[in-house]
Amino acid sequence: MGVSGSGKSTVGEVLAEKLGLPFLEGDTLHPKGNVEKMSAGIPLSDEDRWPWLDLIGARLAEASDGVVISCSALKKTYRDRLRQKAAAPLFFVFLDGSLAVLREHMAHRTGHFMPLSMLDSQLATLEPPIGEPLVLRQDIAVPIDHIVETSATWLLGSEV
Ligand SMILES: Nc1ncnc2c1ncn2[C@@H]1O[C@H](COP(=O)(O)OP(=O)(O)O)[C@@H](O)[C@H]1O
Ligand SMILES: O=C(O)[C@H](O)[C@@H](O)[C@H](O)[C@H](O)COP(=O)(O)O
Repeated sequence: MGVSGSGKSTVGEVLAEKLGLPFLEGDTLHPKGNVEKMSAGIPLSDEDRWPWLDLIGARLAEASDGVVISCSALKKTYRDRLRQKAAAPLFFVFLDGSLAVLREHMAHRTGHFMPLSMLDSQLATLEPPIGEPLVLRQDIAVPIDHIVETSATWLLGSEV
């Protein structure tokens, strides 16, 4: 989880491979209208996000053997909805970093629908999951491999 450009897709894919689990890119489940809105630089509303979160929840509900999903999950209510749906305890790797690092990530990314101008609203919407159960905060200023390595160690070592 994390705002746009925090590294969800990149970290998620490598982490899934390391854990031997399937990876699902959450953005692929956004309804067309949501993608059009974001492409036009208009932030999504709760109403826009619920159907999308429920599609992700449905995938979590059937993933009793485990799955890694990239999903912004910006608010606590969104995360709680996903927790309710999941077939197994749901772990969140929170990719957290400064506006400067996020800008740099997004500026280097090509062919993506999300404009840089959306970062402010993404950060304004974000409710950091600090204090919630099964959350690991990761500083995105460190290399991807290190984030993956420490996340995998945390996940494999966690007892629930
Ligand atoms: N820890 C990191 N260090 C350096 N570059 C990163 C890091 N995490 C992500 N990136 C790069 O930043 C860009 C955005 O990452 P991405 O995975 O698409 O983010 P998100 O899915 O959260 O929008 C990509 O070009 C990616 O390679
Ligand atoms: O909840 C949201 O506002 C969106 O899910 C957003 O956070 C997400 O970041 C976009 O789908 C863009 O995709 P990237 O995260 O890959 O930039």
